[in-house]
Amino acid sequence: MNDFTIRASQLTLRRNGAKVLDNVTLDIPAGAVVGLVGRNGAGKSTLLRCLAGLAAPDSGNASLLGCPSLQLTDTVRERIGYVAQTPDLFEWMTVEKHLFTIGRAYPRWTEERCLALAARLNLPLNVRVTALSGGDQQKLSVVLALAHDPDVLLFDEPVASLDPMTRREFMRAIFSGERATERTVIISSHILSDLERVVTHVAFIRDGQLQLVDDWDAMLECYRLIPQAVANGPVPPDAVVHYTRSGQRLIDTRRAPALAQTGRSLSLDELFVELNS
Ligand SMILES: Nc1ncnc2c1ncn2[C@@H]1O[C@H](COP(=O)(O)OP(=O)(O)OP(=O)(O)O)[C@@H](O)[C@H]1O
Repeated sequence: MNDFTIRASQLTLRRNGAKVLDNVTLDIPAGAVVGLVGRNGAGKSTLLRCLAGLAAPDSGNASLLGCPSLQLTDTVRERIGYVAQTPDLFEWMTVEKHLFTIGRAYPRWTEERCLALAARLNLPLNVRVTALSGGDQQKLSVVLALAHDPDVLLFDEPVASLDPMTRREFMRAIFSGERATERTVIISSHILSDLERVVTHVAFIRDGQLQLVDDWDAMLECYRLIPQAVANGPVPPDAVVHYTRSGQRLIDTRRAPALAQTGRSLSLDELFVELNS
């Protein structure tokens, strides 16, 4: 037994001979909301698919709620919500039929919660799925993932096609429901301004490797971008998180308190740019 709700341990996965995931280890405690960020092709979807048990790594293992991802029991599946980057929907059904058909398979699902979520996201109910816009299809998969009040949410770019108002409602919806405060969430998104409002932690992935994982408040408070030469003396090597191509350094001032006021702090958007330069 362990206290981590979502775990990846030394995951490596190859496609066409190239490492898409390279020795990824990530432990997410109950109640954490983790933003998974990285450039296109960095490996975010692949990592989420391994966690959901939809892709088998070449080595290493993943687990959700203590259960190996490749052998999820029905009891554990019922506690998970997953939104894939490309939703796999029953196109011939109406939205309402789709919601009810899937939802009723989950013991915790309620019609009331499901309809409230659909209304909140402005999702039309009496339309065939095939006639939905891309954004409305995405809303449908979000409602499908949330309506059974899951304990674990795995979201792969769930808001890419949503307008700003619906994105806001979506972010609120993640944190509504009886178990919302205990819910453990991992969400990949390129809309970093949305993420930084809701995450407790951020995991940066680059070329299949986890580059940096930390508490988001600590990143905001303690990470600073400093120039090559600083007046306050030498920079302890273990405080340097990243050397940028322009010769600057991203440092963690928890390991260099004397530099706490040196340079400048960064938004999530800026951190992303610096860590990928
Ligand atoms: N089935 C596959 N066959 C070959 N290569 C694959 C396959 N699936 C993923 N890849 C490669 O693995 C890498 C990671 O893909 P992945 O979809 O996980 O990235 P991502 O970070 O989610 O990207 P994006 O932000 O564009 O969605 C990419 O280089 C992609 O081309």
